[in-house]
Amino acid sequence: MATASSLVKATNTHYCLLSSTAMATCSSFRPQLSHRFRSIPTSSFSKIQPFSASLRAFSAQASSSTSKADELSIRVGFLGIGIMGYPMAQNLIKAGCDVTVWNRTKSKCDPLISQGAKYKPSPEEVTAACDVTFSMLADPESAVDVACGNQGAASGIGPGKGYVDVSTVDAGTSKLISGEIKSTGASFLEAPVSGSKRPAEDGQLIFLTAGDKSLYETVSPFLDIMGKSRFYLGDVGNGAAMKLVVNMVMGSMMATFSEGLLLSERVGLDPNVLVEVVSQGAISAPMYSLKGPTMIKSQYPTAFPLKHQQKDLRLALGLAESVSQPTPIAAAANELYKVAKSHGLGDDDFSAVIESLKAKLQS
Ligand SMILES: NC(=O)C1=CN([C@@H]2O[C@H](COP(=O)(O)OP(=O)(O)OC[C@H]3O[C@@H](n4cnc5c(N)ncnc54)[C@H](OP(=O)(O)O)[C@@H]3O)[C@@H](O)[C@H]2O)C=CC1
Ligand SMILES: O=CCCC(=O)O
Repeated sequence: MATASSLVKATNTHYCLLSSTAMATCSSFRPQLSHRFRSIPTSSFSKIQPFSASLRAFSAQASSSTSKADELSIRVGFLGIGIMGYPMAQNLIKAGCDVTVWNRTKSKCDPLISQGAKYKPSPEEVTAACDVTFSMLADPESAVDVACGNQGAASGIGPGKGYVDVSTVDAGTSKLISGEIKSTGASFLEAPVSGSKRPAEDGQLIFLTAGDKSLYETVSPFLDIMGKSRFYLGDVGNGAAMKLVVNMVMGSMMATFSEGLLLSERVGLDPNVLVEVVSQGAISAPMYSLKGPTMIKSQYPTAFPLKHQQKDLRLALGLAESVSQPTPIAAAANELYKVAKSHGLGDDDFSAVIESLKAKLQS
């Protein structure tokens, strides 16, 4: 496992998480993107590639040096303009990228079109018109449909192009999509994100990537516009698995935090004080400080829809099952999210899971 001591500063703004053999060479790594997709020079990366086999993981901090509009003449597609897709595509547009958007519900594209985005009426036409296409879809079913279905992304893509799926799906789904995309001669990268609506708006997402390394290198400047860091984790499936593990932990944390808020209130404590106490101690987490105050008021403004958190727990439990790893806490949490969903809270923020612990919902 890489440790903090292997975090080396490679340039003013880049950090590499490297094995000790790679550390010395990393200092000359500086990704640049100054040509269109088909003619991207790989020489910029030659210093780091010989060491790729010895990397346990590679991460880098976002760099503003690669976000100049004149360096970003690659035609970028974006499929799925929802809570996350909208701000991610918007940040690409703001950075001066040539962006073409598509969404099942076309009206969600309209504000982006007025900000300079182009529009195509199908995923197939987006991938045909663009060099690299990102997709941010709800779940495995929609991700497969948009990538592989009728007029899907795979129909318009081909050699020299790339497809980057940033949706949260399971490894099997990601491999299926990868297979369809790569059978056309195109490249594939999975790149699910950690971070919610606000980090997406602020360009502060964390990308968990896996798949074609050359595509990872090509799209890194775009990841750096949308995010604050990126991890390259190897084979397709590893990014999906990492994302599911992270969200499994998050879903369980939110469920137990909900129990704590309600218990504190039941025994006559002020839950606002609980939030303050938690924020100062070893279990402090931004999520508790951000969501606690609204949860106490029974308000759940949606950043991360509860239905997606339940989907992620379901997929994480499937992952655990596949390797016979016991996950009883996550399994219990999943039941709470299912209860909340069955009471019509699927489109509320996932913090609405607290409602499933209130007496009125349990009767
Ligand atoms: N919100 C968050 O905090 C985060 C979400 N994620 C993940 O990112 C993904 C997107 O999340 P988010 O933006 O919040 O979700 P939304 O529900 O806001 O957006 C979902 C997107 O998927 C599209 N979609 C759904 N079903 C279909 C379908 N059958 N065919 C075509 N398009 C479809 C929607 O289109 P339409 O507008 O027409 O419904 C919309 O563009 C999910 O996988 C989620 O787990 C990851 C990190 C954080
Ligand atoms: O998948 C959603 C993640 C939300 C977050 O990381 O805050």
